[in-house]
Amino acid sequence: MQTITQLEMLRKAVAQLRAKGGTVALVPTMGALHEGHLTLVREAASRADHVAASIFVNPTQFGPNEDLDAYPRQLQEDAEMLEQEGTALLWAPSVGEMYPDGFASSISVSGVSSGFCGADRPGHFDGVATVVCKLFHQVLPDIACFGEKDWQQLAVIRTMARDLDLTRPYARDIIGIPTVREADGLAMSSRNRYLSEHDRSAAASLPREMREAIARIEDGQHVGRTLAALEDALLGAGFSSVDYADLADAASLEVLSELGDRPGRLLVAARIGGTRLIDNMAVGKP
Ligand SMILES: Nc1ncnc2c1ncn2[C@@H]1O[C@H](COP(=O)(O)OP(=O)(O)OP(=O)(O)O)[C@@H](O)[C@H]1O
Ligand SMILES: CC(C)(CO)[C@@H](O)C(=O)[O-]
Ligand code: BAL
Repeated sequence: MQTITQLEMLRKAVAQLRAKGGTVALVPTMGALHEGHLTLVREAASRADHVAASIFVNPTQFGPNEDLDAYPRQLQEDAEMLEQEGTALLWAPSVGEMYPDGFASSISVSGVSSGFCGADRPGHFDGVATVVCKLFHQVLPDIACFGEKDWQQLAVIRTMARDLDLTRPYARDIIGIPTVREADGLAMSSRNRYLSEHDRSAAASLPREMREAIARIEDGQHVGRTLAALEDALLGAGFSSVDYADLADAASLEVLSELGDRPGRLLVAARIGGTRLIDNMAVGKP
């Protein structure tokens, strides 16, 4: 596997990969890899001939009081894991390589970006959309794989790719991969490592209470009261605050006050011991 840090070298490596023939899948990440990321890599490998991964802790998607500096960075260890998975190429640019002096552009996707994490983290999805668009142009993949753990991010990227005609000739398929979970149900996330032992154990109440709420909603119980009970249960289990706990249309992300005929999604962001965790699950028809 080649680890590449400069755009000029990347262009050569992409051309070499293309010369071999076959398709290329891109797996964008911020590193600190775990089994969730490796599942994306394996799914990418099952759908394309070559896998290119990227590791870039993107400063423009972090707010001023967020964890950009604390975000775990372990390039060497990550590169070894990717190599073992048979990844062809690792793109790991510096901030200066991605955003040279004078960089002045931004992509903003309205609608799906506005609620949930977009409301709590102003500018976050502009940062995500802009860097993902750049990654698509840099690597020119046939497909790109993203985790359903970041459900709203997936919706933002799909919307951008459709609106900006990124779906052809490259990144023609944006593939969503189901959330990989720990044995107790907690969604794997690089940020889980911030949790103390006590908070890590309490965090398992998030998926458990979400499943409970979904069973009630599917059983026809009142959505607003069920979500209020979910918030209370999380606060009782040790979470310090709940940023949002909403039922939404799975595709448009429009908030729903009752479950209709179309697939729904329960989306939650909650804080425990200073760490913000997100999760989402299907509600109603798949
Ligand atoms: N548990 C998971 N299951 C499936 N995909 C995942 C999981 N965790 C992350 N991903 C996906 O991996 C890609 C890279 O995500 P990222 O590097 O931000 O990891 P993360 O664990 O989500 O980190 P963070 O804690 O910052 O949210 C994204 O497409 C993300 O949705
Ligand atoms: C898609 C992404 C790599 C863009 O920086 C990031 O938001 C992530 O890791 O989910
Ligand atoms: N996985 C989402 C990236 C972020 O929280 O910034």
